[in-house]
Amino acid sequence: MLSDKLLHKTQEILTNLTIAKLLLLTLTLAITAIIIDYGYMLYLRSKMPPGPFPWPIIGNTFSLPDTKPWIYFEELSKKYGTPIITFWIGRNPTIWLNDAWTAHALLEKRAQIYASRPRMVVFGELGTGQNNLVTMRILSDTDRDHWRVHRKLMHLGVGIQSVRGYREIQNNESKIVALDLLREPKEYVKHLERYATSVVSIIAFGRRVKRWDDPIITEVIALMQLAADLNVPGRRWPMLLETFPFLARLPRRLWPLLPFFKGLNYRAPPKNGRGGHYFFHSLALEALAQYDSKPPSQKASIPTPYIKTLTSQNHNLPDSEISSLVGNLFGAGSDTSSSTLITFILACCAFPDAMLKAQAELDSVIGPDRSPHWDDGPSLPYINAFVKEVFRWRSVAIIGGQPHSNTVADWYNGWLIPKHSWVQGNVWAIHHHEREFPDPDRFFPDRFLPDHPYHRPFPGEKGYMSFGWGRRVCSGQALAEQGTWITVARLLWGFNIRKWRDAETGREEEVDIFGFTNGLNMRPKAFRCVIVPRTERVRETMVREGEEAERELRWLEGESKYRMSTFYQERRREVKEVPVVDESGVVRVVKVKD
Ligand code: HEM
Repeated sequence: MLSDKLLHKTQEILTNLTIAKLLLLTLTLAITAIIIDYGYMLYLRSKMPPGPFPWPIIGNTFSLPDTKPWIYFEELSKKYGTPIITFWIGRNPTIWLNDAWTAHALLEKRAQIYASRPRMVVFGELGTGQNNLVTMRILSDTDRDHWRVHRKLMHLGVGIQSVRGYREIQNNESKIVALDLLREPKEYVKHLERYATSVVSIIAFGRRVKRWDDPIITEVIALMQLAADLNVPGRRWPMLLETFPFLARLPRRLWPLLPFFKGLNYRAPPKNGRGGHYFFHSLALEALAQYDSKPPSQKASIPTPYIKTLTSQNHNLPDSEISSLVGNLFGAGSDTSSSTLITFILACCAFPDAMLKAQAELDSVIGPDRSPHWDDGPSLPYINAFVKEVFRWRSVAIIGGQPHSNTVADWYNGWLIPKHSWVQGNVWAIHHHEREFPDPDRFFPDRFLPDHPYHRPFPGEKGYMSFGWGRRVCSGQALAEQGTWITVARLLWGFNIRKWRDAETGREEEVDIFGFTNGLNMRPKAFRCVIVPRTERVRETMVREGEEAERELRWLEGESKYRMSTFYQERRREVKEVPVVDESGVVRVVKVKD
């Protein structure tokens, strides 16, 4: 009895000792790994551009402000007295470029090595990843070829060569915006969102978006704003996944229980390679069927939809990639373009002198009986400067969209930029730099006129960096610039846009030129304003032109049966029939096992 007890006790001590030893060993190994890792971080730091001192594992993550980190990085750049700084998000060094010359020197002049994207857990791995041009990384020759195919196909749709063919669509849609503003000026945000979404919908699918409450607008823009919000470097929960990437490997059923995944769409089906792309694919196939069923006379009067061009060529791309290409037009093109125009409205309210000067130029060149056209561009230097200032003053892609990444280690001014770094152009700091843009918060188009004392040297001929750099420069830049020009010129010509005035007291409501959203694509926070036609004659012209435009675009009207909000619930119910495109681009519905 006694010997049994003794034996049991001895076993217990031995077992405990083993567990204790094991724990000690694990702890020692973990501490050693952290020390080695931290030593390496500090070694890299000693060679890299300056920045705040990082902690082991978490780097500088917890010094990030909750909102608008671009202002913080601009301040850090001033503090360290250099336009290029290092900031550690977890164990990843991120390089922030805070002036135009440094951004140009790295991302333009060394474009070949800065053409990749870094590892992005939230936006890349949990999002569209290697299926989508926007997040595609270039880690091998195969990746490079894959990326080139996407870039080429994107150019086929919205490259400089193609966009001239979309001029009349943008012209007509912007005439309809003017008409909409005459009817419902208070809903200016909705009209501008409708305009931007309709243009890309016509280009992508050959179908115009007629109403501003069409779910394709509200849902896609809401999704883009959510994505843009989630993708701002910060210490908010989902961004902490960049600091602790291993968490992203946890099973999806655990996601709802963990705060890290708050706001992420853990319900979208990740299986079958369909994921979030499948919504756009279904939309695309539906649009193809609608286009194919149009009589030849109607088809001849509209540009071939991008989805038709894509599916008619044999690129062997899977469905998910075809849908990401068309989806990009919505994702990258609707929120950005409409936010830019909302910023323009804010600028008119806050800086009426610039608006009046632009109107004087338009009156002398155009007159009241027709609205401006691109052909007037050479005679409208102030309007050209005005549109540039819209892009500069409060640039929508305030941190230059997605980060770039270098495929090989690089040296700049004696500083190391390790391979695969996260390199981000801080457009806020670049466009806010007193040296290039004196009095930067003032909306002042004159600064773009070559003889003005505020005109300063700037790398690149455009004079702004709102569309990114090098080989990853925005694929839709030409389309966006063309559309913004015609809409800004037309609205300046047609309307007085000013601060909201209280009907009883007659007092004007101030607008906040710093009141912008926190997303990666920012836009002014909601504000009220007055938008009224400048004269009766101009109003009549806008009505005539707007109604003509509605008639011209009527062939493109159409509805979608899909709604993003309910799409996946419906998909989860057993689907037996799906549309597919055959080799000649014709859509057929076939039965498949779900
Ligand atoms: C005012 C409107 C727009 C702005 C300010 C804007 C800005 C940007 C920026 C800053 C980038 C990242 C560039 C870089 O990484 O260096 C980008 C990428 C991109 N944009 Fe735009 N964009 C606009 C409109 C559009 C439109 C209308 C489309 C398509 C129809 C579009 C399609 C894309 C695509 C596909 C990319 C990814 C390119 C790549 O990674 O290779 N964008 N955009």
